[in-house]
Amino acid sequence: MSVNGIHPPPPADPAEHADPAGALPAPLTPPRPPVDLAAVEAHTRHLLVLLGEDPDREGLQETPRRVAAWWREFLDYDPGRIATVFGHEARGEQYVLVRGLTAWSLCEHHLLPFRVEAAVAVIPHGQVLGLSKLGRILQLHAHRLQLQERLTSQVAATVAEVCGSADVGVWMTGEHLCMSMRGVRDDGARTDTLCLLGRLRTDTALAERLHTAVHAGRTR
Ligand SMILES: Nc1nc2c(ncn2[C@@H]2O[C@H](COP(=O)(O)OP(=O)(O)OP(=O)(O)O)[C@@H](O)[C@H]2O)c(=O)[nH]1
Ligand SMILES: [Zn+2]
Repeated sequence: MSVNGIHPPPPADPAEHADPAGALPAPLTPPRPPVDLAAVEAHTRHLLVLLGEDPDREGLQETPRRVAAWWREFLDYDPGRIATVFGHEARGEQYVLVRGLTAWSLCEHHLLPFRVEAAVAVIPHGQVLGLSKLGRILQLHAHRLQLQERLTSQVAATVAEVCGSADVGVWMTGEHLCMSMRGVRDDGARTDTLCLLGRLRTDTALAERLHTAVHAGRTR
């Protein structure tokens, strides 16, 4: 079974849990059918009525169609090719760190957006991944109803899988509109999440070096 063309990580192996450096299997969200444009359009029209609006007034006539198109654009997103790798002789003595990746996702509790800035580090073992693919992997997992924690671990697991390296770290800082425009209305709150796999979990000096490098370029 594949999700958007990529294969999910293998099923959890109990032996992995005994090894603190083992790659954690990511809890992938189950595959879902494509967005049904006609049904979403009809329900959006009904929602407008429930919200006390007249869906036939000039400004709203096209809104159900646009909303359905937006859900399709978001949920049926195609990240393109995510797994171009190049042979490279490095075997553990080098790291690759890409900072400043950004993506929009949707909080699964309120269906409100959250924006993340992410950094991904990999210690290559015989091959390297095309740099842009790290951003594509982030987009792939962001285009779902998400939790920031799950997004972080899914990106780490997919990067590990396509790089053929268990030594991966993902740092993420998120701004959740459900915390800023509603609810607690905490405009300044930022959420940091981190997933370290393999050597990045056990080599604390390396993890600290990377952490410093990640935050040296922080923009938000
Ligand atoms: N851990 C985690 N929590 C999230 C994320 N996105 C939203 N939440 C939280 O999900 C929680 C839902 O809490 P509930 O009490 O069920 O809902 P609510 O009454 O709307 O909560 P408030 O947001 O506090 O108004 C809130 O605390 C949100 O801040 C996320 O990515 N990770
Ligand atoms: Zn929310």
